[in-house]
Amino acid sequence: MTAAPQLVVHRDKELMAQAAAARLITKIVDAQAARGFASVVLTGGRNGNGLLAALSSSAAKDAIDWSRLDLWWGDERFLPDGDPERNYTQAKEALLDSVPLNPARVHPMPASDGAYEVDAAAEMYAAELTAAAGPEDHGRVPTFDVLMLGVGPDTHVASLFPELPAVRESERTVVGVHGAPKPPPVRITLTLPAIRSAREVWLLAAGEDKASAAAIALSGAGEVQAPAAGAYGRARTLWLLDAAAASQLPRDLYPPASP
Ligand SMILES: O=C(O)[C@H](O)[C@@H](O)[C@H](O)[C@H](O)COP(=O)(O)O
Repeated sequence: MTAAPQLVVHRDKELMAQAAAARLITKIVDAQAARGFASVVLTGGRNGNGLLAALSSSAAKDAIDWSRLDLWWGDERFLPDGDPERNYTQAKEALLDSVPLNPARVHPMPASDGAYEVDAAAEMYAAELTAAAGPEDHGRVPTFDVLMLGVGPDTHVASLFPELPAVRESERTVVGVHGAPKPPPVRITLTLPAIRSAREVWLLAAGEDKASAAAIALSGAGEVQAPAAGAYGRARTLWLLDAAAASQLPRDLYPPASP
């Protein structure tokens, strides 16, 4: 049984991005102090990229030893390398190109102009995750310190869309997605078992268009109908919202908003 999700509600999406970035910096610095490195899974979309942009403009980012940070992705749009719509491209523009990462520790998901079609590319990424897992990890993926997920208006997370096969996957850690309702239709995604291996899962939801999704996912919906409801961490599940996205939450779930 997992602990109940924690909710933090910020005044607006700009403050949510800034506060989430500060929270991530602290989490990375603490992990590096405790274990010598940190492992983070990034998400695409406006909220995910907004957090990266906020982190990029934070003076505190220099507290991170970027050479000892492992970066993975929760999903990727299966497009050619360098395509502006790829989550990796957008993350590079928002932050990655401006910090001294160790390229060997940055793990983008395969692009469509590589050697593999999408299902084989997913298998390659699964193998990369397994190769990075150590004896102290839980099985076939590294123990991610933080795995971030933007929440879609239909409650999708990563590229796990309601009722599609990928959200039902219970064995594989990475799968190809065909016919995604959010373009592009072909994607690669971590599955719920892989997501649940993270110590902490942070769900990012800002904007009026996320209010219904947040309320559905936090009110007991099933994970096949509402994939965000199935995204939880081993130690912590944290929803980071703005007031607009929290506006339809049941009152007993709605914590006091930050100032
Ligand atoms: O490839 C993607 O599009 C993302 O990984 C996707 O899961 C995103 O995080 C959500 O759709 C929320 O996106 P917004 O924050 O833009 O609403």
